[in-house]
Amino acid sequence: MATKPTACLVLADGTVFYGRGFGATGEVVAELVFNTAMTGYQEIMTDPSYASQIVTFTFPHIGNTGITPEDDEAQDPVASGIVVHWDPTTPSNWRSAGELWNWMERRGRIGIGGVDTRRLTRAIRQQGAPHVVLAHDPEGDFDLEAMIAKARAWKGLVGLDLAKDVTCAQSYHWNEGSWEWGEGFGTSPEDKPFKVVALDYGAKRNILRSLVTHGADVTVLPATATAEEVLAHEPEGVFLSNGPGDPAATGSYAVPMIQELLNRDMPIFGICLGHQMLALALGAQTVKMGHGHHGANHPVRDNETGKVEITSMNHGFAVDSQTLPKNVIETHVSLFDGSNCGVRVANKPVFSVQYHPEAAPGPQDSMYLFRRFIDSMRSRRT
Ligand SMILES: NC(=O)CC[C@H](N)C(=O)O
Repeated sequence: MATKPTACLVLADGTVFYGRGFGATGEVVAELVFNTAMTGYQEIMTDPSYASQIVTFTFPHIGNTGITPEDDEAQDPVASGIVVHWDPTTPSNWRSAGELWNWMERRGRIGIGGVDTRRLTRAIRQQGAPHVVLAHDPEGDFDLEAMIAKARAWKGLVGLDLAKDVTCAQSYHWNEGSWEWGEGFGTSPEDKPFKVVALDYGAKRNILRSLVTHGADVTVLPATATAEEVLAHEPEGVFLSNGPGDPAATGSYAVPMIQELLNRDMPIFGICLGHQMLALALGAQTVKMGHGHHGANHPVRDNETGKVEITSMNHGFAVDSQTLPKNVIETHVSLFDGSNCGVRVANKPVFSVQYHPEAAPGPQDSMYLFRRFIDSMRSRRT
């Protein structure tokens, strides 16, 4: 690199990647994961499940479609930083309302460009998601020894409850549906939409929108809501959201709450962290994966139909299918590594998936799961 590097990424094993900084200045410690999606960087960065993680994109052109408020999955970017191959260029897109680097600077998120992201991704595949420090300093002053020590001292995501950090402070009502070309955001198609309580462990907006578009009226409650608080809303179904951190840590308050709901025979649908916590509540265990699954092209088999769905994924923990109790059926598996991707409870309207049927970004093959949840509530009305 001819000019002095203004950003630097240090792995706990001592590997150093130099590059050009953009966005906010400063330093951050986090887990580093690679994401293979070719589009949707804004949705990825604002997915609350990425708290305490830095994302390196395998797709080389990040930032060239700009930023639009319509694509925020949460109020602010949640990923701690990003690593890209090419520096973001001036956006060219009719929907763009701003540049990625300004948006990141205003929101305190660090980026590094000019990195050999193929080499970095190979390192992550070999060693698992590493602990790293990412620094951006326009003067290019980096204390590498201190950065390596900081990356080594960081305890990582295992045992970390982050849902409490990203959940809403107060309950709220959500009635915005999915975005349609030429129409904008929609509404529920039902005259009498199904009353759903959504537990917010770090919920992506497109999940709430997908629930509304399929016929729900959604009340969002904070992560620590009790079963009594949930039931006080008289829901016809309960949704358990995605979210960051270790499900076993977050489950300390969510699992007893879910167990109480299971005793009520209530329709329940969970996505990602919600799936993991439902599995914990049913008596299964979760494990930390190596580099996890982060992308928009992950094949998953529906064991009950034999059909393959191409899915959007973002998880670093997984349900250990060997620990599923007898009454819990493994409904979906990853065709990349055979890991568990879905469960349902025999003879109950209770199911969950490890992947993201709401896409944002990604394919929409799995939208049928929202219909299934709505139908499980519909059949109880009649
Ligand atoms: N997207 C999510 O909900 C992620 C769940 C959990 N934090 C994991 O990494 O496995």
